[in-house]
Amino acid sequence: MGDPLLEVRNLHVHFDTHDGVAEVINGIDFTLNRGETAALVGETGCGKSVTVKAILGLLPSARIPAGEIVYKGENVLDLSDAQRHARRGTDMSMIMQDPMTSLNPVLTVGEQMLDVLKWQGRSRLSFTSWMRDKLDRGTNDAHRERAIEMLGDVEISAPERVFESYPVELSGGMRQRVLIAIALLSEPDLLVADEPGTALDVTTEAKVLDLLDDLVEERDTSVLYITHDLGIAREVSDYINVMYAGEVVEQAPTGELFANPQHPYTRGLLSSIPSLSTGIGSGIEGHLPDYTDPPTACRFADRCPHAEPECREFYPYPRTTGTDHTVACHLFDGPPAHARHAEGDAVDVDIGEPPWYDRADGRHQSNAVLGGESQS
Ligand SMILES: Nc1ncnc2c1ncn2[C@@H]1O[C@H](COP(=O)(O)OP(=O)(O)OP(=O)(O)O)[C@@H](O)[C@H]1O
Ligand code: NI
Repeated sequence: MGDPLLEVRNLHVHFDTHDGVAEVINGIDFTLNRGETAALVGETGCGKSVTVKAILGLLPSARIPAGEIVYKGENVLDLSDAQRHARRGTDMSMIMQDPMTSLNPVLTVGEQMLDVLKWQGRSRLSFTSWMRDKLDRGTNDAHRERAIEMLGDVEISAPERVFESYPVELSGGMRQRVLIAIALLSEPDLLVADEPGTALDVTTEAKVLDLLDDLVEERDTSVLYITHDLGIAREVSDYINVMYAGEVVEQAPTGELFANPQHPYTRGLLSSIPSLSTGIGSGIEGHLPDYTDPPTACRFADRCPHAEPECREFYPYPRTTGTDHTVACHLFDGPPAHARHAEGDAVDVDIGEPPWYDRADGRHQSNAVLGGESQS
């Protein structure tokens, strides 16, 4: 067991929409240990960004009817906006999906970096401290030096020039490096990276991800990594949480998840990674349910090749199937992973064994043979 930095417990997030209440996040649980990288993986619209925005306190229009977000032992949902804002500046940083919208186009890279250094950790603007900073050349020079050093750390070859540049003057890869530099400037304990490579071409993406990996390793930063790509999650993370339609359907350490994928959705995601599949059965048919009228039992049942009538009737509470491995599917037996499901409201149903079950060693065939599944 690691040392938890962030624990999300039974989190629910709802939005009021003109079609009714959208129950987007439906009771998710996961833990990020200090010094580790945990991934949230799932297809577009499954609620990854909503989850991280809830953690960072960036969801003014949402309702959080239940749940806890425990950061360093304290439920941040109990804090005031000002307190959360203060923590966001120092403790938590974020790298967004699209570097163009998260950089301010009218400020130079340097101005944006100096802003971070000046205002980190300050919840409210104080005119006297602002004046003091303006007048304090020593501080400004030190901040400038620190910012340029950080640009060097993200392997930007002409840091002084980039410091003076506007975002529009930089390539996509450079902008993403600048964002990483800005995110790491405040030396956060938690870095949230929401698909940091998506806007880039594959080669640049790989370089940026490698760089990020090295930087957080050196600094012992804990990372919550958001991606739709299980292959990327495998490269960057120690622990993977697979999300489907606002629920965590499977979670395990990365090695275990790939050695022993259990949830039909996880297996579907795996089979859509070209390098890991035999080419048969790529991807998963169908689409996400409507969040204003979601299935009450298994949210994946309509797309699941193994669904039985019981799956549409009884909620598949997450169960523990191995060391640190949980899966929310009736194909598997195991004690409820969360105490709230142990009380008796969780119905155990028997829909048989997973069709890919390998009796010989009591485990499940690895993803290497996933493609064969759709043939048999
Ligand atoms: N402010 C909001 N009001 C209403 N619905 C919202 C709001 N924000 C997000 N949603 C809905 O929540 C669902 C999950 O969105 P989210 O952005 O978390 O998906 P995601 O998993 O991050 O997808 P992507 O990979 O495309 O970024 C979507 O159906 C989205 O429309
Ligand atoms: Ni997103």
